[in-house]
Order: sequence, then C-alpha cells, then structure tokens
Amino acid sequence: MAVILDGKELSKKIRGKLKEEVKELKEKAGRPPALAVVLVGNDPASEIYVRNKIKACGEVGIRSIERRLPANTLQEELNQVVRELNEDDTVDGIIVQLPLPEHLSCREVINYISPEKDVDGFHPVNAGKCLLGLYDEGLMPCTPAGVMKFFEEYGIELQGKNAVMVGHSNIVGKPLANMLLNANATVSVCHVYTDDLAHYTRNADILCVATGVPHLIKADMVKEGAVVIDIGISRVNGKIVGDVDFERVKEKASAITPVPGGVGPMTITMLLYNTVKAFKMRMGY
Ligand SMILES: NC(=O)C1=CN([C@@H]2O[C@H](COP(=O)(O)OP(=O)(O)OC[C@H]3O[C@@H](n4cnc5c(N)ncnc54)[C@H](OP(=O)(O)O)[C@@H]3O)[C@@H](O)[C@H]2O)C=CC1
Ligand SMILES: Nc1nc(=O)c2c([nH]1)NC[C@@H]1CN(c3ccc(C(=O)N[C@@H](CCC(=O)O)C(=O)O)cc3)C=[N+]21
Ligand SMILES: [Mg+2]
Repeated sequence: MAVILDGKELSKKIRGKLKEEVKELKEKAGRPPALAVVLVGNDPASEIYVRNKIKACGEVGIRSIERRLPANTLQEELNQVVRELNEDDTVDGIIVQLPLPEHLSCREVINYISPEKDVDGFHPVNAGKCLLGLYDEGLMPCTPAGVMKFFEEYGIELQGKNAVMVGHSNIVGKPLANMLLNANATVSVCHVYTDDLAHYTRNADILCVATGVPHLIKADMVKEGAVVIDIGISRVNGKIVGDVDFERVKEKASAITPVPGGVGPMTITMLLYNTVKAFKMRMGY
C-alpha cells in the first residue's frame, strides 16, 4: 500500500509558518503583503478557485484585492488594469485567473505583469529563471513548486531516477519537467502525440501527470513502487477526479497524491508563499 502524500496536511504546516512570518512582516513594514486577483467573466469553476484563494489569503493575514471585469472586457482594458496594479505600491502580487474568455490573449496580459509581482510565475522572465534553476531570484510557478515540496517533505530522491511528465503545458508540464531535470532526474515528457504512452509510464520511478483526462493512468501503466503525482482536476458527475485511477494505482505505487487533497491545496499554498516572497523582495528584506 502506498504512502498517501497529503497536500492538506503539508499545506497546514507551511501556511502556519507563513502566518507567523506575515505577522512579523506586517509589524516591520506597517502593512501586510497584498495579492490582487483579476477575474474576467463568470466561469463557475474560476469563481470557486478565486474564492478559495481569497479565503486562504485571509487565513494567513495576506490582504487580497479582487478585480472583477465583465466577460466582454477588451484586451486593452485588461492590460490597463494590470498596469494600474503594477503601479500600486501596496500591491505585491498580481494574478490573472485563467482561462480567459476566447477573445482575450493570456500571453499578452501576462507579459504586462511586472515580473516582481508575477506570483503565478508565468511571465517569461520568471520562466527563464526557472529554466536556469535560479529559483531564489524569481517567482516559480505554484503547481510545479508545490509538487517539488512533496518530494522534499517526504524525502523522495530524484537524482538518477527516471521521471516521466505526462502533459507539456506552459503552466504545469514544462516547468515541472524542467525542475525535475534541474534535480538531476532523467526526464521524459509525454503528450497527446506520444506514441505508446504506457511504454514511458511503465518505466517511471517518478510519474507526474497533468492532462485533464480523467483516469488516463491505469494500474497496468505504472511500475511497482513508483511515486505517482496526480495534478489533473476534472469534474465527473459533480465529483472531482484526477488523471490517475487512484484506487487501483495506490496498490502498486510506493507513494501517491490523492485528488482532491493532494497537489491542489499545495498550489494555493505556493501562491501564498510567492506573495510573501514578492513582498520581501520588493521591500528589500
Ligand atoms: N492541481 C492543481 O493545482 C492544478 C491542476 N490543473 C489541472 O491539471 C490538468 C492539466 O492542466 P494544464 O497543464 O493547464 O492543461 P493543458 O490543457 O494546457 O495541457 C494538457 C496537457 O496534456 C496533454 N494531453 C492531453 N490529452 C492527453 C492524452 N490523452 N495523453 C497524453 N497527453 C495528453 C496535452 O497535450 P497536447 O498539448 O499535445 O494536446 C497537454 O500537454 C487539468 O486537469 C487542470 O485542471 C492545472 C493547474 C493547477
Ligand atoms: N492564473 C491562474 N493560476 C492558477 O494557478 C490557476 C489558474 N489560473 N486557473 C485554474 C488552475 C487550476 N488551479 C487549481 C488550484 C487549486 C486547486 C485546489 O485547491 N483543488 C482542491 C479541490 C478544490 C475543489 O473542491 O474544487 C484539491 O485538489 O483538493 C485546484 C486547481 C489553479 N489554476
Ligand atoms: Mg489550464
């Protein structure tokens, strides 16, 4: 039976420390760290995510600012909101909740976010620092950084291991594959055009999956004793499910993240962590 990598428990521990730190920083600076969340339109899933982020900020003492824009907002108007938040000295972190309505370019608006305030770690400057392994000099993407915390916390060695990343998005798959490579794992990156996915996954000591395809990874695709990280979130008949057939794969894996309660909470935790980090960097602490 696999060890369950508990994202709620690890989050509790990290958020507890952040709360203490925020209290001290607030006394020192005369104001708390602040996160601005920009939400365009009213996608129900995004509404829930934003609400959770704002709640999590409140719990550790981070001030949050919600900027809601109508679904028919123009690109130039969205860019302008980001420019205003860049110029507001009391704002330390800015995120634009994705996905955006069809007519808007996320690439364009992300380029407007000041890299020092880019707490999602999506700006090309931060992506470059991530590639180079200069984690301390920038802000790293929250989901991949949260996954790396699991490996640290549970003492999971990466050096020399076969790591397989399924999914190659700019926000999860590519940066996580890169972080695994920086940790000296031998990394394969698979995606929808990969011929014989199971051939790769069966050889993985560390298997990370971020596709959004419910239960893509079955037990017969997993090596005995593998560490399995399930990043996918889908809603099937009102229930949240991951990309891994958890019930069967947990019998074979040595460690596995559940969905919910695994990577998701850690993503939010790393957003809080990045907001505190951005605040400290901006204040010169
Ligand atoms: N837990 C968390 O905190 C977070 C969870 N998520 C979840 O993670 C999942 C992925 O998100 P994101 O990276 O943004 O998604 P994208 O849709 O941007 O990327 C999905 C990736 O999976 C690949 N893929 C799709 N189908 C298959 C398949 N059948 N076999 C192999 N590869 C496949 C795609 O390949 P191609 O591009 O070639 O089609 C692409 O590389 C989603 O469920 C999302 O909700 C995302 C962010 C945070
Ligand atoms: N600019 C931007 N940054 C993001 O980081 C971002 C985004 N846009 N758009 C959407 C995706 C998805 N994402 C998740 C965060 C937390 C959970 C999470 O906390 N999940 C809980 C369950 C939550 C629930 O009950 O719905 C869990 O897995 O236990 C899931 C998914 C961040 N994303
Ligand atoms: Mg996505």
